[in-house]
Amino acid sequence: MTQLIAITKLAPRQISGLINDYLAISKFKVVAMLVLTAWVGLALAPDVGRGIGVQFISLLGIGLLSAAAAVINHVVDSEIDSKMARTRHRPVAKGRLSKLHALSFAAVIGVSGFLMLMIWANTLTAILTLFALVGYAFIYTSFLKRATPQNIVIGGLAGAMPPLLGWVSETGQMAAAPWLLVMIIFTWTPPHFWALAIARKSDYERAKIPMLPVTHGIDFCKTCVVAYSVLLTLVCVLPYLIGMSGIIYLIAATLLNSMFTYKAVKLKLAGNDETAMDLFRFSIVHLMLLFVALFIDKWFLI
Ligand code: HEM
Ligand SMILES: CC(C)=CCC/C(C)=C/CC/C(C)=C/COP(=O)(O)OP(=O)(O)O
Repeated sequence: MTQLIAITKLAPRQISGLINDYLAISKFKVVAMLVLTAWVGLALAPDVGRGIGVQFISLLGIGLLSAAAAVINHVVDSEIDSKMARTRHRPVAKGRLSKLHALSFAAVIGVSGFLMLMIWANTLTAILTLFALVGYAFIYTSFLKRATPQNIVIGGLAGAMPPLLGWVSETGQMAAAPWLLVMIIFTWTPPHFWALAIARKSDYERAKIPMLPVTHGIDFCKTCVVAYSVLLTLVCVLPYLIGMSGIIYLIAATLLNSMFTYKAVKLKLAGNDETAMDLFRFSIVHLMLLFVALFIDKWFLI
């Protein structure tokens, strides 16, 4: 409450700074992508006649809980973040936002998101989304990240959940099909992150975080990136094989995964930091286009 009273006394310039800080600690671009994948999960679920309004609120609830998880990550990681060049200017690491302030913000958006899911989606979606929050904000951030180079492989499951969450928000039940979409993001996450970790290895060394390039060397990490990009290519065929998606999706997935694997092999054979960052940036475009293709294939090209 005191935080809220203090906010009402801020000048417009300070308010826009505060909004920017809130967006930064929410990892809003990552959350936007998570919501896109949840939306596609929702759109591919059997039509149960829910209105657009409740669908929108369900996605908002998933987005708010994801953002709350990201804020907790900023609080738990503030010491680590202050040691790394990429993250040292973050609001909590820099001290612009206190931990209490950030946690209060996480509580407000997290509780709002949870209630939205309980009221306008269903209990199963609310509980599963809460599991994903705990998986990312506590199991990955507080424990796995500091404990094992497999941190992002195991922790990646939390970030891969949104298509299932979107699907279950429609049907109220688990099904096998959305797990294929989860598997796609699950196999996409290691090359997505390791490409960045290769380019930012010195950051992780300084912060003493056991990321794969630090513990096993850049060359081994590059081999893992290639292996996962081949695995990703295979997993992406599954929605077509079970008849969940059609030929348009298959063509888009094949083109995107060929490019992904090409960039991964290029990184392995003659890569430097720039090649690694090129793959990292492409991984984001790749996942976005892949999920847009799933949506177009289902809704426009039957
Ligand atoms: C454990 C799993 C993951 C790890 C460790 C990870 C790691 C990262 C890191 C370190 C960044 C750079 C952030 C920065 O620029 O400061 C990033 C960016 C990004 N990630 Fe991930 N990521 C994971 C999962 C995901 C998932 C599941 C998605 C979406 C479905 C995603 C989407 C993005 C996007 C869109 C960006 C760009 C953000 C920006 O430009 O600000 N990531 N990721
Ligand atoms: C409810 C739900 C779906 C939760 C998932 C939430 C979420 C924001 C997942 C994204 C994963 C991610 C950006 C990991 C990077 O963390 P990091 O600490 O390794 O990266 P950093 O150094 O950039 O902070």
